[in-house]
Amino acid sequence: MTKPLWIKNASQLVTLASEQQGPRSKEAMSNLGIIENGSIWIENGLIEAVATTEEIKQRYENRLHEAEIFDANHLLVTPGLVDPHTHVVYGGSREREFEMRLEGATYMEIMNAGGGIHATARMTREASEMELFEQTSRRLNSFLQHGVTTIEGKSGYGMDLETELKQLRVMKKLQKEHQIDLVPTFMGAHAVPPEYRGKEEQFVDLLIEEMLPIIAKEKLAEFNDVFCEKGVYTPEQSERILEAGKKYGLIPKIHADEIEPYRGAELAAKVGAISAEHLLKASDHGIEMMAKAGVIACLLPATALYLREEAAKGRKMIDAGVPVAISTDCNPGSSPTTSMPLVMNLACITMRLTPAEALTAATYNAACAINRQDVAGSLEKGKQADIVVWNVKDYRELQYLFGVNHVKSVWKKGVKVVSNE
Ligand SMILES: N=CN[C@@H](CCC(=O)O)C(=O)O
Ligand SMILES: [Zn+2]
Repeated sequence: MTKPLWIKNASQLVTLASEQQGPRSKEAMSNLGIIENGSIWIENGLIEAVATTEEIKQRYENRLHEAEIFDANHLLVTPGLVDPHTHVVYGGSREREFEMRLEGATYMEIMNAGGGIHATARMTREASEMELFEQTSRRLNSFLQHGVTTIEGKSGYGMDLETELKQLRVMKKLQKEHQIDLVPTFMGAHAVPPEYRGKEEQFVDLLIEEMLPIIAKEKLAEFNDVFCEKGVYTPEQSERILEAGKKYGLIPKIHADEIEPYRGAELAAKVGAISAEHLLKASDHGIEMMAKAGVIACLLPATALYLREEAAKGRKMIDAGVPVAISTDCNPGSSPTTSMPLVMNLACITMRLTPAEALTAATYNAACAINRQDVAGSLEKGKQADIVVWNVKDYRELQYLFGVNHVKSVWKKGVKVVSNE
């Protein structure tokens, strides 16, 4: 039994607690459940009570002497941030492509010429499991430094069985050995491997008949994702892959309508995807269908900025009743960042989310997008004590004072993992 932990004197304790279950949309995204001068009592890594400092003091009067006490000193306290979309396991880097894009090449031109995802696939195939483990581990440390305590990670830089398994096994090892919670997604359909150009259907067959059964048998993934995009996988091929994954218990996710409108949002609703990603070019009809089906829009404003594209219509989606989550999309090509605070800021500036909506999108709704809403995303009794103390007093300052890492301390399951004091 570890000592109880008491975090007291938060200027604002942003709990995001709510009676409502499931992803939040419309006005519900603005209810942060703030407790002024708040306090949290933690036992064995789990939240036991959330209330004002005075209430907790009275309730635990007889046990205060045995607790470890952290005085937040009138600073902001929030749940650990959740990043529901990353490609964090990869080899090599692509800084030359960054220059090429500044010189005028587009993301798809680079990819079709054998760069982009293909370049990272080559470097990931060459990297040993140990190298991938170490490189990814460093990135996960950086996520923690930015207040992120749970992330999703995708395979997809192999697109052959061996390398896809290597990426997923690295994630499995990291789940055991790294403090961050890492939720695995299989994304064998991230690009069409060069050897299958013009024979896409054969690759889809291989993915369905050979890769999915092994991944399911070894329990290496919870979600199944597809890059549904013109020149990559068609909506029909994407549907086949996602429906096949469902038979193995893998929940569908879709990279949809990123570069061109391609009925990706519509497909997400049709297959009952938990989330649809990017959506820069999603149609109004697709947005409407997502709202009806309750598909979470996982928006990636750092990627849009990095590719110098117009951001997704986040404001419009929330107003239309789509629950919105946000993410770094951490990857070596279109968004090499681990900063969710930056993403919250961009969500406000480029998609006109309010600071409260951006915080909901980076915590509770993000947890819903990876099925972790029962353990993460809000500060409520029984949930993991994943907590961030920030060097600001008001939650709006997180988005307002941009480009600065305001993290002071981070706890993961009640254990302090970052201390910038
Ligand atoms: N768009 C497809 N996949 C990734 C990018 C991967 C890469 O460029 O390496 C994304 O979500 O942005
Ligand atoms: Zn992605």
